[in-house]
This record gives sequence, structure tokens and C-alpha cells, in this order.
Amino acid sequence: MSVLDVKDLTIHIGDTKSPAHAVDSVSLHIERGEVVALVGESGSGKTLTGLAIAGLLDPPLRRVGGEITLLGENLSALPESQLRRRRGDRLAMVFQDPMATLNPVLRIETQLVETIRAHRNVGRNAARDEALAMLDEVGITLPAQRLRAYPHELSGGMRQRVAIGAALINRPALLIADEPTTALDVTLQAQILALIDQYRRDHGTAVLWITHDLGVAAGFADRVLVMYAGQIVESGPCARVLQAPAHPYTAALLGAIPGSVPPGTPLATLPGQPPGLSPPPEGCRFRARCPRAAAACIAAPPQVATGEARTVRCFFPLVTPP
Ligand SMILES: Nc1ncnc2c1ncn2[C@@H]1O[C@H](COP(=O)(O)OP(=O)(O)OP(=O)(O)O)[C@@H](O)[C@H]1O
Repeated sequence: MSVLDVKDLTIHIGDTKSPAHAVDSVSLHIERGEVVALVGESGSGKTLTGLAIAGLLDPPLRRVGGEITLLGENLSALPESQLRRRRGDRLAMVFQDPMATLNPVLRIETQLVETIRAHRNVGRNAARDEALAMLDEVGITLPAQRLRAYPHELSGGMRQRVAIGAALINRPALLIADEPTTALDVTLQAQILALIDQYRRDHGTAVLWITHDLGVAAGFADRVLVMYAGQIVESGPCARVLQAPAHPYTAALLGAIPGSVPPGTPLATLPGQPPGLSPPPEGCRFRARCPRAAAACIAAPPQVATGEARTVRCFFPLVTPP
């Protein structure tokens, strides 16, 4: 049984007459202990996908279709408010800004203890001991002292560690991490990645890692899902996809990573902008920017299997289907 199974998730923004189709029929699954990276340019719908899974969509964002099954339970029929409660102890989300999780006016201890007691029947002292152990686990030095601190008394890196500790403290089966390292310097980025990687090895946590940085996904994820203009255009084992991308968009993303080309060679840039989605363009959403576009791309390409557990949504993939 997958920890998470999402089928045909569709999200609209705005009024029902001319909504933006921000996420269109996204399907994905994540197994126990697996890291799946959701990558794509800014505005491609990654965050909305994560928020919908976590039950955190608020108007003008509307989930208009799709099934979300967490640990075998189909939660799609429940209204968003109930979804939030049902999912609270099974999944957790961390964001780029740790202050999206932390309350600035409460001590770290109060926040962690309340998070534990909101979901589990644990006494205050036991909850405090757990909070202390979690700060230690996420690499906070002098944890007893930090427990008494307010968020503003901690550095940015420490705040992100505490936010991750708060997310993990009820041992969720699924962690959704939305660019939690983007605002940190490279040393801290690497430390946070290593921390989450170790945690999921120890506890079998499934991780959905949302990032615009294919380089980060490369070193960390088991599988990668590439999103463009609200659709998943390619998916597969991370190593295979990065070695031989099938979709021209994935190839373009890879060509723009520093270090992907010999020194002295300019990085490839992708011309143009993603299309507007209100309404979405007909046919392939990438065709206006695609070097391989042809007359056939006026029709919407289906998602096809290319072997080795890979899929691609393209009439002219770079890796040919078997
Ligand atoms: N609350 C909102 N109200 C209106 N539009 C929104 C809202 N949240 C997101 N959008 C729009 O939905 C689209 C998808 O946004 P989303 O945040 O999911 O993209 P993303 O791929 O995560 O990009 P980024 O990396 O910049 O966060 C974008 O066009 C964005 O402007």
C-alpha cells in the first residue's frame, strides 16, 4: 500500500466562469521511505499540489477534481476543514519560511508541547521530554536552552530546524517539504537535506520534496516528477530521468543547471514564458517554447510509458517508448 496515492488532482483558481486551471489531472504516489521530488519553474503548480494534499487550500483556490488517498483511506469526499484535522497526525508540511509554521509570540517549548498534545494523549512533562529529544534529533545544540527561546532569538537555519522538528514530532507517515532549503546558504542546505534524509531512513517517512532546483532533487530523490504549466510532463527514477531526459522541458531544465555544461560554455536558457492558464492553451502546453514542436503538438499529448517505470507527456520524446 502506498503512503500517498493521488489520482487526477485538478485545482482551479478564481471564479467558475473563467477559472485558471492551475493544476490539471496530477497523479502521483509515494511509498514508505521514498523521496519523490516535484520539480518545475515558478508558477507551475507545485505548491498548490502540496497544499491540496495537506488539505490547506483556501479560496480562491478550489480542488475541483481528484482523489487523495492517505494510508489507504480515501479522503477526497471530506470538506477541506475536516481534511485538515484528519490529516494532521498523518502528514506534515514544511515551508520555505519557517515562520509559516512557528508562532512568533510563543516559546519553542510551548509550540512543540502543544503540537504533541493536540494529536496525542501525552502529559506535559512527557511532551516536554519529547520536544527536547526532537530538538536534539534535528541538530539543535543546547536544546534545553533553545526550548525556552522565542523563534526570533534563533538564527534562520535553527528556525528551519525547529520548524522541521515541529513537523516531525508526531511522526507523520508523509512529510511535504516545500522548498525548505531555498532561503538558506549552501552549507545549511546540505545539512537540512542530510537531516531529512537520515530521518526518513530511520523512520520510513515518505517525503514529497517540492523544488524548482533539479540539482537538489538529483542528489536526494528516488523519483522525480517534472511539472510544467499545471501538468506532470515527465516522471521516473531520478537517476534515469536526469541521465537521459525524455521531455524537451526536462532537458531544458537540466541544461540550465550550473555544472551541467563544460566550463566556459554558456548555460542554456529557455526562451519565452509559461502560458497563461485562464484558459489553458490547446494542445501541448510547452509547444510555444519547445525546440521539437511540430504540427501534431496542436493536440494534447497523452502521458505514455517509456519503460523503466517512466512516463512522458510528449509526441516527440527524446527517449523513445519501447
Ligand atoms: N492564493 C492564490 N491566489 C491566486 N493565485 C494563486 C494563489 N496561489 C497560487 N496561485 C497561482 O497558481 C499558480 C501555481 O502556483 P504555485 O505556487 O503552485 O506554483 P509553484 O510551482 O509552487 O511556484 P513557486 O516555486 O514560485 O512557489 C501560479 O500562477 C500562482 O500565481
